[in-house]
Amino acid sequence: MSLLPVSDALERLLSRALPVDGRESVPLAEADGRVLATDVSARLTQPPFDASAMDGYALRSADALQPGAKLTVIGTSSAGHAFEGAISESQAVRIFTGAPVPDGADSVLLQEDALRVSDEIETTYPVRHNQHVRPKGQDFLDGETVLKAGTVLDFSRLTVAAGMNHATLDVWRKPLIALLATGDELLAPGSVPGPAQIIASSTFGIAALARKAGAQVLNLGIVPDDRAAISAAVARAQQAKADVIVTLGGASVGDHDLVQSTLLSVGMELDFWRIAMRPGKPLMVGSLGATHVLGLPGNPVSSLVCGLLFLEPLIRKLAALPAVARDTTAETTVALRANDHRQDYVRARLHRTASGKLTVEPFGKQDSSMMKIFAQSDCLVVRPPHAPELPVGGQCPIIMLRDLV
Ligand SMILES: Nc1nc2c(c(=O)[nH]1)N[C@H]1C(S)=C(S)[C@@H](COP(=O)(O)OP(=O)(O)OC[C@H]3O[C@@H](n4cnc5c(N)ncnc54)[C@H](O)[C@@H]3O)O[C@H]1N2
Ligand code: MOO
Repeated sequence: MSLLPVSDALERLLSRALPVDGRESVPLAEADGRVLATDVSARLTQPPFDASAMDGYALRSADALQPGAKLTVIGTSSAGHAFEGAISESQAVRIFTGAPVPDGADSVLLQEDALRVSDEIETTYPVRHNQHVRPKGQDFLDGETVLKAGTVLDFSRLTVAAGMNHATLDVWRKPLIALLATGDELLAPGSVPGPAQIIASSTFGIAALARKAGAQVLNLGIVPDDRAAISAAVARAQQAKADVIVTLGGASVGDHDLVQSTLLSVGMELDFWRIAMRPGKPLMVGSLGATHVLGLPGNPVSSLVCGLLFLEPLIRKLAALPAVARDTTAETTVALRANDHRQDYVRARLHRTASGKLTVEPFGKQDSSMMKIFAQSDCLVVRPPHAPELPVGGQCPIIMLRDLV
């Protein structure tokens, strides 16, 4: 049986995936992580007036080029409350950060550089023209395009969007991922399992991964190993206009592995099945009309590894988000044996030494049903097909599962 190399499989999957069409307007508070569908221009000029950058005194620099100048304080300008008049020769206005600089003034003297007695100040430091003044429009001008379509919104971009006076933003809609777990043995968490039953777990990991990747998730629940039930769930996914149908389990060759044959019977076009990887060999990819179909293997670690390697990049491409770079290298603390023809993703712990070096320690047992070890892992060590033995201290490629704390 020939197995497709991982890189070919990913390329084939992504080559057919186009960013979803369809945009929506979302309030700023819900826009973090979303992708702008349009350019965003300023609806006002910022700052809207020449503003003070410091607490101090607004004055004419010509009056105070040298220390020792004496000026009369004729009023106050604070943020939100402008001084209405204008200042003339030898006059100053008490001013606070963010307040409009009064007409006639061109500079601000720090209050630390003034001696004040009653309504008089004496300067103790030379004043330069325009010092501590933020000119009107220094940040952006009314009508200026600040954020381009395709920008991924985050904390700094949301801030400038709000500053430009946008309460909502037009973003691309999230791809919709319909998720269904198959298997007569499966029960929802919190149930009391019978003698041959287990808890359906990977749904929760895949849903979390999909949401984090930028998708909206429609959970179709647990479906028995029954063609009619699987077809009905697939029909629900199609009615909901899912961009991707993700199945969990039933992907292999057993008598109860009905996912592929059922999908074929309702019109799925099979792109490929079975990948040269461990875990995750039975991964299946196809399309049902415009809907992508991803059949993930049932073993929880296999589902999650395939989710990370295939579903996340697919979602990000559909969502017009850039790919996540999770790969780096680390030094192995254990000799790694020579690999066979399947690319291996070895669950491992990662350490950072005092000198900042990353070292990796694979778990001894790697069965793809073992959720506990996967939860304790920080990374996957990638062992390419036919990789030779790697001695202790050798550098190996790794995929980070989460940030190292
Ligand atoms: N004769 C062969 N048998 C198997 C092969 C093969 O090539 N030839 N491949 C093996 C590999 S590798 C994998 S991986 C599994 C995957 O098979 P399926 O996708 O058909 O998965 P199931 O049989 O449905 O389930 C496998 C295992 O995982 C449990 N499971 C299923 N769904 C869930 C879920 N949502 N949450 C938690 N656990 C789940 C299920 O109870 C089984 O224990 O096939 C090998 N067999
Ligand atoms: O490929 Mo399976 O996922 O080895 O257990």
